[in-house]
Amino acid sequence: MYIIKIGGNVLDDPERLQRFLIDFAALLGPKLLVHGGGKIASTIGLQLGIEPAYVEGRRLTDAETLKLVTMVYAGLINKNVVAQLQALGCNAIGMTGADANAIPATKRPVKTVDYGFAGDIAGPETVNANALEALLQAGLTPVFAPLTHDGQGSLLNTNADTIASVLATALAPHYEVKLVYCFEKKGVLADAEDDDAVISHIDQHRYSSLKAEGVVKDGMIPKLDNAFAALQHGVSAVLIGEAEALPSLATAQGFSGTTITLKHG
Ligand SMILES: Nc1ncnc2c1ncn2[C@@H]1O[C@H](COP(=O)(O)OP(=O)(O)O)[C@@H](O)[C@H]1O
Ligand SMILES: CC(=O)N[C@@H](CCC(=O)OP(=O)(O)O)C(=O)O
Repeated sequence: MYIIKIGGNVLDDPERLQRFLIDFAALLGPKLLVHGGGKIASTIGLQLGIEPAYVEGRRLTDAETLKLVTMVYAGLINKNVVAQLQALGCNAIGMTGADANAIPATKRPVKTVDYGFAGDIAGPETVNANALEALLQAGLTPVFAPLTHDGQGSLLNTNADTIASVLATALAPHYEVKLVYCFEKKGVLADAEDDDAVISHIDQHRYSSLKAEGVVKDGMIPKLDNAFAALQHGVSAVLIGEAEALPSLATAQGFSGTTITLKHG
């Protein structure tokens, strides 16, 4: 099965998003979509007088920001993506981690930084894989917003790349899972300024040097950490590429993005 993550810079572009959803709807077999939306949340937050705040690239989710991301991720983005998929003949069902107790989490403990209502997922074993399997077997396509819950009535904000990796790992004992991170660039780039400098293959060894050289930075670090975590826990394949490359992933032919493996070769 496919688990596809779509990033915020594509969600923010209605034409690119529509093209991506057409390709997603056309994928055969069981599939699941995880969306981000950090960029849209920040834009709408500013309109409402909520300044986005980050520490080392991670959003601080205070009580007002939690309300904002709940409205934007679980409401605006999730329901529009579901409606667009329905129009394309894909029977999508919108989900957060609270729905069907799909992804329980715990509020990140305060150490040096208080991230507020940020949810950490203990591990793939906490995911309600049986409920997801039931949805998939009923022919439904779950569409996940990047929210989890603490089991005590509070939603929590969780990075969408992490949700995709954890769901992929949780479903790996049930399906052969291919995890695909789609975003606005052609793949992991050797030069962030050169959109065509795609690194076709990254293993753990190469990743260490790319990080040390500063070639891989910012949001690409958690994305790759999540990619390797998935491979270490039974996910069959992880690919990173641009949203437009999605059709080539099904056939693995002419794929122009980055393939992630644990070891070389
Ligand atoms: N070597 C690299 N290749 C491609 N992108 C990189 C690289 N290093 C850092 N980045 C940054 O990582 C970002 C992707 O991470 P993120 O914003 O979290 O993605 P998403 O939109 O999927 O949530 C890119 O937009 C880019 O700015
Ligand atoms: C806790 C945390 O980092 N949550 C993320 C969830 C959204 C997200 O991951 O969106 P992209 O995939 O578009 O970046 C945030 O609020 O920014």
